[in-house]
Amino acid sequence: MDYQQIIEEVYQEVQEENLRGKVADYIPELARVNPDQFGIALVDLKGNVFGVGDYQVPFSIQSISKVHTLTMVFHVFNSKLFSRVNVEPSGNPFNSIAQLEFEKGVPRNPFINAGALVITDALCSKFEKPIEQISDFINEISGKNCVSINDSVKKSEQNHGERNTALAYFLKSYKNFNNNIDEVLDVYFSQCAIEMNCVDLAKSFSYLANDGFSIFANREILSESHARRVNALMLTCGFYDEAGEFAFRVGLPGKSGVGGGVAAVMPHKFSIAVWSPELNEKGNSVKAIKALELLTDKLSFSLF
Ligand SMILES: NC(=O)CC[C@H](N)C(=O)O
Repeated sequence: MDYQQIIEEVYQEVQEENLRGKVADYIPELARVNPDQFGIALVDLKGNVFGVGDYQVPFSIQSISKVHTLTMVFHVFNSKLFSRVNVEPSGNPFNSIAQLEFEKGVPRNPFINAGALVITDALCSKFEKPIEQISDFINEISGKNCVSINDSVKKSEQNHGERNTALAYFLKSYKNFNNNIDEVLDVYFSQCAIEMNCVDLAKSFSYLANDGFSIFANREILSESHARRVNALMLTCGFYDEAGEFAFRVGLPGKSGVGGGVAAVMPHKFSIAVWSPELNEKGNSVKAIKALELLTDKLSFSLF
């Protein structure tokens, strides 16, 4: 399979479609990003890297980091955390408050903001220096010191963090939050402000294509059964209220972020990261979704 040729074709075809969306503008740092950037990096299970376009330009991974933090506490999640976070698609926007009240403070899944805040709270209970340890973990599974936290993005997230703060207080009112709210939010905003390029991001997802074993860290990151469950969660919940559409069009487990990135895996074959900042109304990258749809069409495989 000539992956390089295929991703170049995909890149070309997406560019020709001239798709447009809207760059996230809830903070100035994201609003200022050049909207025309577009990159794809695919990493196979031998560690070969294929790339096209702006695949080496670092970008804000935002909610894609929710997969990394979930992985770090998955063993806790599997035993105790299931009582604190459900595993159902939300069918609602990622930052919905209404749903959290309706469901009595137990978020629908770990990938909407409320669920991710519970995961970060659990992470704060387990790790002494959570921000450093999240960065160390992602560096380890990417095989390289590639993570940087963009301080001005983090500060802006904090300054515009009313909704996430409200979600955290809401969770606390239902006794589903154990640590100091400001401390947990500080970690949460830091993970949102992580910057990486497509190559390193794809590498950091490689263990999910490889039954939990990272060839870059050279160790088992998750057991095979846990890796399968994280993939199931990505497939059903990774794109918020567009998860069904992504499964329908692409058919791979994946996770998006409002920075315009999408990371996805084809189990037993490869991991891939696609980035382009313009988003659709659900907060997912227009070009990245199109690129993955074309890719699975050309390869004629997906999970299904
Ligand atoms: N979907 C996203 O990427 C959302 C991340 C954003 N920083 C938030 O917490 O709302």
